[in-house]
Amino acid sequence: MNPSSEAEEGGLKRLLKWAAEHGVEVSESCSSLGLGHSLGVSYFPGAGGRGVAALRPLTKGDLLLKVPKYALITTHSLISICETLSLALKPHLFLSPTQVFTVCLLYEINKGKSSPWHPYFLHLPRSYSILAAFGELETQALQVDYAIWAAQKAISKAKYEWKQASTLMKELKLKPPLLTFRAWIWATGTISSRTLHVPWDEAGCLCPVGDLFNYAAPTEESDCFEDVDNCKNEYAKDDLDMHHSQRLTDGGYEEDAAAYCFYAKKNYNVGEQVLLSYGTYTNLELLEHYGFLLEDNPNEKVFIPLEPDMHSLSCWLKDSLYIHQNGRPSFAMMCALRLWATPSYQRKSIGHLAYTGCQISKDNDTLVMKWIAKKCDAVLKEMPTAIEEDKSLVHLIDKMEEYENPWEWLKEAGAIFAGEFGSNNILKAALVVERDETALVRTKMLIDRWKLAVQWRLMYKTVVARCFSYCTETINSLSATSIS
Ligand SMILES: C[S@@+](CC[C@H](N)C(=O)[O-])C[C@H]1O[C@@H](n2cnc3c(N)ncnc32)[C@H](O)[C@@H]1O
Repeated sequence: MNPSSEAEEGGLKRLLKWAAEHGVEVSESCSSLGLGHSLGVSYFPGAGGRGVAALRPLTKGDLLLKVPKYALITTHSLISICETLSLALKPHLFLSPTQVFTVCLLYEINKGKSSPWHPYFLHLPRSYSILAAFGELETQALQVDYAIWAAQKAISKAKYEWKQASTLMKELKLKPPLLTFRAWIWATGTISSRTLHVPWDEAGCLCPVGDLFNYAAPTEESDCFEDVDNCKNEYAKDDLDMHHSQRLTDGGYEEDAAAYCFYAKKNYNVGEQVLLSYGTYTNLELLEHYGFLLEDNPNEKVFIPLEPDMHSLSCWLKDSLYIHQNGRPSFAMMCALRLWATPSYQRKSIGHLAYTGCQISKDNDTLVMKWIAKKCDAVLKEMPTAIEEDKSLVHLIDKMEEYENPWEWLKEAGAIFAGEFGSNNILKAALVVERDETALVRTKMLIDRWKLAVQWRLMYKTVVARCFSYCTETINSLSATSIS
């Protein structure tokens, strides 16, 4: 949503007024869209869209916003205002806390203007691009098996949960549009991308105004885990995890204050976007839970297919054998492959070196690097499209904004990329839908999700290509030092 439109700006003002009446510490101020004198709602293209801006210089640790417990939306707060809901839930105890919260949210939406949360609901996004909202075309556009599998799993999980909750929703007499899978996905997206952790409910809470902060990834101040040579033992990983949890302190529910409190995690200049760390996520996880990606994600992990004995020979978990965003194999991946490349009769005597992250020998490292480089090359060659093709596709999708008539764009794009995706061509699918406004909005949403899928696979391939270069350079430097 771009708040430049008057209607949207008006809606936001009403939301802030409503929030103030509900005890959220906001006040009308110098800015027409102000949250007190410190923060304002602003639009940040390419960085989350609508978000929160600093209206004055902010210092790391400053309290930014306080949302009292009674303004938070939780399963409990929705049940406590409605006996019908509370009674209807009793025979459905098998539903998970998130399913129950989803039903309660849809039930509250069903009340329309009579819900005390109506002004808050009005400002929620109309759709989400989380993996569970993906169709077959976007799913296949991910191209990489484990990403396709993650999308398929998210979709089938959502379908299963929706079917399970359908009886309860019918008993609650929700209006037909709110009983649909589309409505369920919307509510799932709202909960997945906007809830914050609270200690008393696994499903979390919706936090009016507090959910306007966009995301910044927690970064590694210490590069320890990036550098396989400097990272000598497993404890380093535990240290790193501890480090992470200590840094995720920019927002939390505080019992003493009976409020959700948000703090500045760094210093901000006037006009800068104030960001929160929702957690440590790879791009696939961001896509799954929040429906967006970060071009520069320090927590990115890219997986390539490994031989079964690379996993079985070492005690590392599968998830720890990955490639970092900068193209370097993870500490665990190096350890596992060094062990794998050691002749079996030597594994017992010198295998401990592999576990400590040390090089076993130059020949061993050369073998490992050659194996990874060859695998990366094969992975890239097996992809249906090349990096350059994906880049031009993203560029073309971005150009859509420049067209007054999106159907013209669809025609042109269809001509350029027709055939590339065979009979599953997303553009063909989009072109055949009815040419009315609703179809146009749906097509745009489909294209947004498709773009995310193409961006994801492009980032995947970029990291694999970086890894190929890293391994090739390492092989060269290993052979140069052997000669000298
Ligand atoms: C808690 S909401 C943040 C406020 C949201 N922008 C809004 O307009 O309501 C989280 C959603 O914002 C978007 N978002 C947050 N951080 C982002 C980022 N760094 N880049 C792109 N989108 C982001 C994603 O759509 C995500 O699901």
